[in-house]
Amino acid sequence: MSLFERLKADAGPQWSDYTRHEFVQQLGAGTLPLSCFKHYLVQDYLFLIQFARAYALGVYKSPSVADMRQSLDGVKAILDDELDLHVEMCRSWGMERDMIEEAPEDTPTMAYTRFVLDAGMAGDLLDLQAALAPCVIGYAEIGARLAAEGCDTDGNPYARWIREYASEGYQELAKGFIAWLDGTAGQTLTEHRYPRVLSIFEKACRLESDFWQMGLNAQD
Ligand SMILES: Cc1ncc(C[n+]2csc(CCO)c2C)c(N)n1
Repeated sequence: MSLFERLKADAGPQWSDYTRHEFVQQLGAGTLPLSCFKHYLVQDYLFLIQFARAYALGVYKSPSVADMRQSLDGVKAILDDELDLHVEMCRSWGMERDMIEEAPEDTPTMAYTRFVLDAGMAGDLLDLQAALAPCVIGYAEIGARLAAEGCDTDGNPYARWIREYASEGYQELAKGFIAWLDGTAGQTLTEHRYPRVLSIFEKACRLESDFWQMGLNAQD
């Protein structure tokens, strides 16, 4: 069993609250109010800027060149690919990049991103990875499930988002992260340490749920 599978099983309720949140269900059904999705996506852009910093911290915390490369790939995936998805979708509603970047960070955005950065600053690479894991792997699970349920049809206004995370490229990235987590765990995880790693993972899942809820609360 991979460390990720073990964490997911032990954080069962937190994982399912996150990956099956009402926001996700409505997004899949195409019934999510656009105001909710817009607020989410602008906040997600601000979130990703901080996440790029967290991956950069991963470069710093890396014990090997191979780990440095993995972290660097995370920085690049955000700066070169994911942010563009956000800018493209925001532009279709008349919002340009500078308008997104000037938007104030909402409290759940600050809570989640600063939690991840702090977990990495205070701990080692494994602590940082445990904080990043729900985000990276959860979106792959959500995208794959919604696509398998046929939610990514052209009639769904959020099909573009679903296709992005269901894509082979993103699924591979998430698999790579699971393997990377196992690699670090093989070097530094002990049974004594496991509860602390689980606690970081669980908190990150709760913060992901709060992030969805922030989007739902933005209904006008
Ligand atoms: C709240 C929130 N959680 C997870 C992701 C997904 N995600 C975060 S970083 C990254 C790039 C690759 O590591 C991806 C896909 C998101 N966008 N927003």
